[in-house]
Amino acid sequence: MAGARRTGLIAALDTADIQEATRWARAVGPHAGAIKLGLEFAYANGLPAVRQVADDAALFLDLKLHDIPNTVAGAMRSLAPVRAAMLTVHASGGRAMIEAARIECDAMPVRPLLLAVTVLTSLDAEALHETGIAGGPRQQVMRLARLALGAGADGLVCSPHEVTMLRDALGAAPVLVVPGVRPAGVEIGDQKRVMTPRQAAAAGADWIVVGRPITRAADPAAAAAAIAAELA
Ligand SMILES: O=C(O)c1cc(=O)[nH]c(=O)n1[C@@H]1O[C@H](COP(=O)(O)O)[C@@H](O)[C@H]1O
Repeated sequence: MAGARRTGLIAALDTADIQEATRWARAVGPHAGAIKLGLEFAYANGLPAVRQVADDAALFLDLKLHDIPNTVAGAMRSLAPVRAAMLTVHASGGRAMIEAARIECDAMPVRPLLLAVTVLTSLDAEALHETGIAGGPRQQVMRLARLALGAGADGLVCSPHEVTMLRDALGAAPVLVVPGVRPAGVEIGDQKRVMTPRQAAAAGADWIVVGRPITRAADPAAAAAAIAAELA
């Protein structure tokens, strides 16, 4: 199953600087299936700027909504004009919150994929334990994955370490979007559950999300091209 799947690259453009984001978007555009803008960019520049930087690229707007259902529903309605291809909520916001988000996605003129973030890739078992979750990332990812998909999410954000487990349990249908990806030899930084692009693709990811290994490279276009080549 994983062998037949084509894994795409999403370039995460984490900056508050609109010129920098525009430059990166143009540089990586030919090599990435989508660009991701998130909290840093959207808070600094607002939603019209998000739309402007994305231009005609597929846009993953990653705002990781996590609030009561009514508030999340309202936030989703505010996101409709951005025409994102993918939007995120935290799966730990619970069933009613995810259901509310799904209803709003269905009402958008351009229907985005609703992705539920399971356990952040920056958390290891110890950090997760400190939040009161004893079972470790794999168990928690599985629990949240079933909850989120049952509540109407189209896909999941998880680390590469859980992809095989999720594919085995849930099959080919859920869209698996996978950050925590580092080409061999590249600085890992704050990520904890990490694999290389090739390993994440072999496990069955639909998309890998890569930020700093591209944006902090001397030549972001070349870095994105090299990652895309590793996926091919
Ligand atoms: O939702 C996400 O995209 C996300 C979830 C997660 O668990 N871990 C994670 O790193 N991300 C995002 O993926 C990107 C990873 O960036 P780099 O660590 O620089 O490659 C960042 O924009 C994060 O916000």
